Amino acid sequence: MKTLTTNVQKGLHGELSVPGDKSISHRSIILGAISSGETEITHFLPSEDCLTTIQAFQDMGVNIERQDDHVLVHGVKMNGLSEPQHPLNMGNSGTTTRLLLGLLSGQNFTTDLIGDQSLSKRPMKRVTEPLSQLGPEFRVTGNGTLPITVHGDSNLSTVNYRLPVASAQVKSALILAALQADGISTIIEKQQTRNHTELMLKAFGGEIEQQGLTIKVTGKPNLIGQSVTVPGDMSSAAFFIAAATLLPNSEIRLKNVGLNPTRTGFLTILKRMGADITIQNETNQVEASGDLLIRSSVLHAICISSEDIPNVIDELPLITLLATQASGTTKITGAEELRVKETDRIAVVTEELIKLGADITELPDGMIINGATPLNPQDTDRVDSHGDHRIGMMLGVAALLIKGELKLANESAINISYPNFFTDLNQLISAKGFAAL
Ligand SMILES: O=C(O)C1=C[C@@H](OP(=O)(O)O)[C@@H](O)[C@H](O)C1
Ligand SMILES: C=C(OP(=O)(O)O)C(=O)O
Repeated sequence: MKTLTTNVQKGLHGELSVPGDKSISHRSIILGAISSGETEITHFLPSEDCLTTIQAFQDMGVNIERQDDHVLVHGVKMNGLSEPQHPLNMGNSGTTTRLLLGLLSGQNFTTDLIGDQSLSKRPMKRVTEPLSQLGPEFRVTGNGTLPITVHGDSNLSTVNYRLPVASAQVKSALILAALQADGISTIIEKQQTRNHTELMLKAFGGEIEQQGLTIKVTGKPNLIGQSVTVPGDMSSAAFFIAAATLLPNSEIRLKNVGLNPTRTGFLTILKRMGADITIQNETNQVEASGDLLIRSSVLHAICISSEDIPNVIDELPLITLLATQASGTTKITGAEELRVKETDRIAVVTEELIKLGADITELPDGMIINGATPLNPQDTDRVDSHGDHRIGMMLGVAALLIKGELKLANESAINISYPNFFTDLNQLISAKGFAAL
């Protein structure tokens, strides 16, 4: 149980570099492992989910050295992975599981994948069904969830598949399988989702083309290890962007945050709500990045619908909190995917913010939020992450606004994506005066 910092009146100040992007960190290990030569990764995210990916590849015989956020992967090429001696433990990581299901589809061995309680409830048929079309066989439990056994097929056929769900994980699983087939595969997205796999694959020498929602991948490329610098994670930066926006007298700068256009929906939505965010020092290597300057502002309600969702999928719990502080009625729809994340994020966000006095009604695919409501504990001084890192950190931001005491149960969930979250937050709380900008 963690006692949260509450009643912050002087706002947030100073500057901070947020940890590396989780999606890009996972992919740097995967592509590094299946390339020839060495891949050197700088500003890797050393959180539980990304360490799960490292461990899985070490269990398949890949030599990976790590010192804090610096990682060296000694690539073994596509055919150099070896059969693990025990089930691969996916922990809490949906990304590791789904991307590995794609990669293991073309391997000449059998692998068992297991995961924690939360991950073992999440849907995996969305990847095993399309992947089966290429040739591998999957033994999946009745509900289409982990544990799963993959009988890889080293002779994969190409695939032509239209995704029924907007998911970068499903898309990436298919790309990783298609890389092992002879010929060109076509994958058509339902909506544009984060394209980190495509960008990194190109940088490693792969042949992949995107036109609109259609992606064409050429199999059997000669991938060569690269130096990867991981930009700061927009989904982690989002917590400080929200806190600085909500707390009067704040002015912070977040340095080197990833600005890939498939990940900046949170900035767009916040600006639509009236937030004061300026981008500075933008650069574009493989991935775009830049600094963000955020000042407090007064927010108003907006409507968020299905076309907005893929680009802000992980920030929606936080957007719900922001909406409780915005004047008017915010409606979020088309977000049914939130129900199959680490928790049912529609139900859990509603339950926890109502404990603080928010006015939120659940919809099957979203929420209606009436604002602005002062947040204060109603009948309990305890909120709960329910084991979901993003819920835990969102509640850490909510606490800054309340008077009185608030405790967070299951706070260790934040280690999944941001082990130093509370240390970094406290740094911005205790920084004196305005940032030297
Ligand atoms: O590909 C990725 O790295 C991710 C894709 C998203 O999941 P879906 O593909 O299930 O939408 C996102 O929620 C997750 O945090 C990371
Ligand atoms: C949904 C998330 O991750 P994953 O699917 O990798 O568990 C997340 O980080 O919010």
